[in-house]
Amino acid sequence: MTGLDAVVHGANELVVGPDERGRGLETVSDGALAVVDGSVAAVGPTEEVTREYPPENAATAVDASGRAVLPGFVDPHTHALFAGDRSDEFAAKLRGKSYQDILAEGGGILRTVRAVREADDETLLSNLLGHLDTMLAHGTTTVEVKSGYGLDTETELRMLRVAERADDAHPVDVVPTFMGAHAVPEGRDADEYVDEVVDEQIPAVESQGIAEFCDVFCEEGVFSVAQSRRVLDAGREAGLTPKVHAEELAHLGGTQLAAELGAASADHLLHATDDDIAALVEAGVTPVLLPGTAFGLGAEYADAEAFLDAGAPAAVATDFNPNCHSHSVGFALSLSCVEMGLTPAEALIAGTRNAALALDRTDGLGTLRAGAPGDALVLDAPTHVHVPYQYGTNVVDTVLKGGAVVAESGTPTYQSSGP
Ligand SMILES: N=CN[C@@H](CCC(=O)O)C(=O)O
Ligand SMILES: [Zn+2]
Repeated sequence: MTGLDAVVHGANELVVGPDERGRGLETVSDGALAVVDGSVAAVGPTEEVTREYPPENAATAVDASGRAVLPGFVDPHTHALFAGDRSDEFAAKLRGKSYQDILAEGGGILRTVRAVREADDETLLSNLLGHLDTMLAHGTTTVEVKSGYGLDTETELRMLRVAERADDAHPVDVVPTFMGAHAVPEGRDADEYVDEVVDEQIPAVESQGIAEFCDVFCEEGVFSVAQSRRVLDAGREAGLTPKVHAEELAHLGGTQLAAELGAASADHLLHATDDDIAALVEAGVTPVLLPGTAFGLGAEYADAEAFLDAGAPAAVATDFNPNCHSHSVGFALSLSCVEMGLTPAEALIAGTRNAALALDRTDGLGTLRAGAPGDALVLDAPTHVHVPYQYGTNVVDTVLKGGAVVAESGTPTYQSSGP
């Protein structure tokens, strides 16, 4: 049975999506949106939309007078499933310790691995659901979540199963990525561990059908380009689309590998060269920039404008993880503007439509065009500019997921379907 889920009307500014040029926004003033059976059925001037879809006939009517309505944020790069606390490493980094020093001492990723192996499934699930609540309150309606804190077959599978349970229980859509090659486990040789990832972990993930992407940390002192290629090739054979952590701490060649393999995305890219950028554009790989990580590491930011000028649909993500403890796409967009030179419109596209492209979603996700998922935000502010402008403040008031209100006054209100 068709149902009119929601009509949002009277918006001061309704952001439909990128304009034809791709770097500006198509907006409607005094705009409205109708969601039928979970998808956008109509978008346009309030008078036109409400004539066909009267708000009084909708399960939910939202008066957005004086406020902006945007597509829900898509966060295409997180390590949101973890246990333990690494706040002391934040303090150590402020005193000058590097991320690599911490990892070399058995801290960083390896410390989270120990905590995740010790945690039971219910603890992991409740941790993740808590993070999803915070993300939802800040406007994220789709999030990618990586494994990679197990580094053995049993724990990697456990992480992916927990991610699947969280997806079932929570309104935020969780997109699962297998990342067994996130670090070399303590006391192991990298080549020998890559054998395990290829021969044991990937076949196990394939047999359970619980991941969509396969990612690798291609980085000096972690996995070489050759080792990364082995992992991603095996992942692709198993039906997992490649993604690459590339050129984060040094320039190693992960971006060219992503281009060669036709990866969905290449992520971080702080040290990407013009040739790397050209290769991504040529291969149609979406660059994912993570300014929150550069902020936390006190590192140089990626050159976002170089990507956009070259014609790449640069996306921005939070990289939420114990080393970059920010759930907020809005904060990442603020950094994108202030530190990477994006306009508020370019930043918003990076956190919505381009972010959806980094997850290979081409169904209109990240826009409010007819046919797109009915995932929308009503801000407690008049225009999209307030997202990056009000840094440190959550300007998201109401969140609709598939046309259902799941957060109000910046607070989740959904009825959990139960883990
Ligand atoms: N760089 C590798 N992985 C994560 C950090 C994970 C961690 O430190 O726990 C990232 O993308 O930033
Ligand atoms: Zn990452």
